[in-house]
Amino acid sequence: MIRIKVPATSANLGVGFDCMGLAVSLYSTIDFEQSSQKLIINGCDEQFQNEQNLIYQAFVRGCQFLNQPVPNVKITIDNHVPVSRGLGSSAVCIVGGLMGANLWFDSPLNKEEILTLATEMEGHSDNVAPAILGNLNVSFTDSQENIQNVAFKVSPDLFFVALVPDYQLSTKKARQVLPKSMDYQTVSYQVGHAVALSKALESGNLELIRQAIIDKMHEPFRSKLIPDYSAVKSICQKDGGVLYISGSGSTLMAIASNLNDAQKIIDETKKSFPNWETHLLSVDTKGASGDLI
Ligand SMILES: Nc1ncnc2c1ncn2[C@@H]1O[C@H](COP(=O)(O)OP(=O)(O)O)[C@@H](O)[C@H]1O
Ligand SMILES: N[C@@H](CCOP(=O)(O)O)C(=O)O
Repeated sequence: MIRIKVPATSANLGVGFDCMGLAVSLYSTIDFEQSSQKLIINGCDEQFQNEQNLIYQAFVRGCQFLNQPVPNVKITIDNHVPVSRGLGSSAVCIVGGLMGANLWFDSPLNKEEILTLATEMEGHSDNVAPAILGNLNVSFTDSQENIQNVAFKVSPDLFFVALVPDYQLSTKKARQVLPKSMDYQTVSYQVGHAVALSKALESGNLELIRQAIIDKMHEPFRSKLIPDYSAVKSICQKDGGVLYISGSGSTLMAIASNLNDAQKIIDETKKSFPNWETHLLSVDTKGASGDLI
């Protein structure tokens, strides 16, 4: 049996829309094994137990890319990444399916090739790059249509807290509210902030993060889709943290510079929103892995 383990990811980090993403210590595992039937899927909502399942679609894409017949397969998912919450569940599926197919046929593809295929499927590289490679990643598609990726080590002095609402927000819907263009002044603002943010995350300078993470490209539009955004931002700021919308939301990610502040943010959020999930996370430094069991 093949077992693929993929981390959740927090994309954008405020100012890095579609190009910056962080792998975090929340994981799903996906098992692939021979089956007598064409396809069996366990461990996910009934609505996903069919050939449209994103993991299976990625598995098929991987087989096709390798010019191999698609085998009969049983897929068993142990999912810990909440769906449509801005923690990269779709990237988990895509990376899991592609890596499953790769390992099924003895791993002819390296991680860079898997990243290119995964980006084609996801449409942007900011979740799939850290899901595959771990750490903080900044990536872009170059003039040859290859993905260029730069990895940053995030300071171990930072604590990440995922505050996960009890409501979904699909990436598709959250992309529809974005404007179609930006003026030069805003572009310049974003570039400066994004470059400064990557350095600030690396050095663990929370005060620089607090300034650099203030986004003008998607958060002002998407915050309106998350009814509790302002309330959670106030809690987070009161407790010394910095808040951004994880991916396209609905999860709000707090960054704190010590465990005490991180725990206070969790406790206060739980008090106001008892039905929300909260996760104290560290940075995943390895990315997705595959094993033959
Ligand atoms: N366990 C799963 N099985 C099948 N499909 C899944 C699973 N988890 C997520 N998906 C797919 O990913 C979609 C959610 O992706 P998206 O809206 O981008 O949100 P997220 O922020 O979670 O990535 C779901 O609608 C579904 O198509
Ligand atoms: N850059 C994308 C990131 C989507 O991340 P997800 O975790 O919400 O799927 C966007 O902002 O649309």
